[in-house]
Amino acid sequence: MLSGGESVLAGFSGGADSTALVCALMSIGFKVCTAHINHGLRGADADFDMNFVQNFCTKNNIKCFVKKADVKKYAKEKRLSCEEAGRNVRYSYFYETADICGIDKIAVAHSKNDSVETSIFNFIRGASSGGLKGILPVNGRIVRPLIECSRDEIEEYLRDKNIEFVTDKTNFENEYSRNKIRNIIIKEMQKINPSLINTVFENGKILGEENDFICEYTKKTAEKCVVYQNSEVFLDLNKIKNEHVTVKKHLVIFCAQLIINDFHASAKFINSAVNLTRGKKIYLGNYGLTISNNYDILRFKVNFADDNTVFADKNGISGENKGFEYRIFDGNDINLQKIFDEINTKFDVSFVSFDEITDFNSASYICIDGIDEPIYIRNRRNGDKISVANVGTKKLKDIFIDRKINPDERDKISVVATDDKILAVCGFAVGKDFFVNRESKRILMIKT
Ligand SMILES: Nc1ncnc2c1ncn2[C@@H]1O[C@H](COP(=O)(O)OP(=O)(O)OP(=O)(O)O)[C@@H](O)[C@H]1O
Repeated sequence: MLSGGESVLAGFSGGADSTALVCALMSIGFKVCTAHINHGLRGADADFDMNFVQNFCTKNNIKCFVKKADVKKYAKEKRLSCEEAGRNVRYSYFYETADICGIDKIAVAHSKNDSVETSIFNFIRGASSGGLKGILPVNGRIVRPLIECSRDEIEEYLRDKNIEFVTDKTNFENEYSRNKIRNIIIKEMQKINPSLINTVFENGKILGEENDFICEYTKKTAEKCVVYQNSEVFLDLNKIKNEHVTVKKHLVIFCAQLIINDFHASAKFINSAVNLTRGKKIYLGNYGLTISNNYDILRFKVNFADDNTVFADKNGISGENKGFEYRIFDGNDINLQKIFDEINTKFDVSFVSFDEITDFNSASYICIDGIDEPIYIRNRRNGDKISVANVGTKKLKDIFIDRKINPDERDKISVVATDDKILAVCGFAVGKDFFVNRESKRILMIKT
């Protein structure tokens, strides 16, 4: 992880873990610099933490790099959750600082508990062994020296040495899944297995090794049976007839990952792909992925199926209104212009033909064929649900929680709905019955 004499830049938030990290590294003789990001998200609390970090470093004669960032703005621009945006900003700053200063390694203070929380979070979301292995101790220049230490041990160390640190109050709020896992789920699980943290952590290591092995084997096997061509991937099933089904499943994931960043699918979907018979195809809505079997060659394609079916959009959202509702369609052949004039200042809504669509990411496209009742653009309401391809009915609340959208932001998101059905959540999902395809006669385009 770290060799004697290497210089280290520690990500220092001021919290217990990173304070212990900085102290521990110094105590065993490493030359440490620190970097702190003020995400600008927690007002005075964030300024307090920044001051704490700066004072701590001054007192201990540590070089400290600080950056104030507008993470909210960055998240909006990049269409990311604030958590993801914060992470991007943090790591870019760490790399940038380490490069400028010629620092060898970047240390962050993830603990054993963080790793276990990640495994459990991924398990809940249906991850396979790759997602259950937890947080990597070393990932390129990033090292995690405290990964084998539990949170209790870290706190004990700080208490023993009488070291002060700051506490992020938002860690105790249970709105986000991550905190719910930490503050509620793990505590309940520990009632059944008091050494849960160690058990899951050690198990994660074994799963990680198994996963590394199978991934390596899959990569080697892919050399003889996978072809990437014009943004499509082809997997020759005849060449892997004798492989174990686990290898076949990993090959399906491998192929999808060649064309989709951060691809994850349910075990059920991967099974269906492996067992796809000739002439059949399956779709994965949230990625717009089609897998078809043409004479025992699996073909992986994004966005357009053979019949040009599109399954979902992924564009971001904005919108200034809280508590809004606009009727955009009255169920008949209406004078769209009249209605749209009223709302076009807020939303860009129009009918388009399939051929006019060039970029499925820049707007939501909804097929409203067969709908003869009024359609509204409105904000979310309690109990709203949408029927998502391959997933089934999903609460909007759960979609927003999964995507880590703050409750405040959720009210600004546009929902397209009739009186009793959600057709789309702009920027997040199109209901499975409202995907557009070449046959669609009435396609609503909504830019929010
Ligand atoms: N504001 C910050 N400034 C500097 N370093 C930070 C800051 N926040 C977090 N870090 C560093 O990143 C580590 C992980 O932080 P945290 O667990 O909050 O992030 P995460 O989003 O769960 O993890 P990751 O950033 O690896 O995805 C901390 O222990 C610390 O070393």
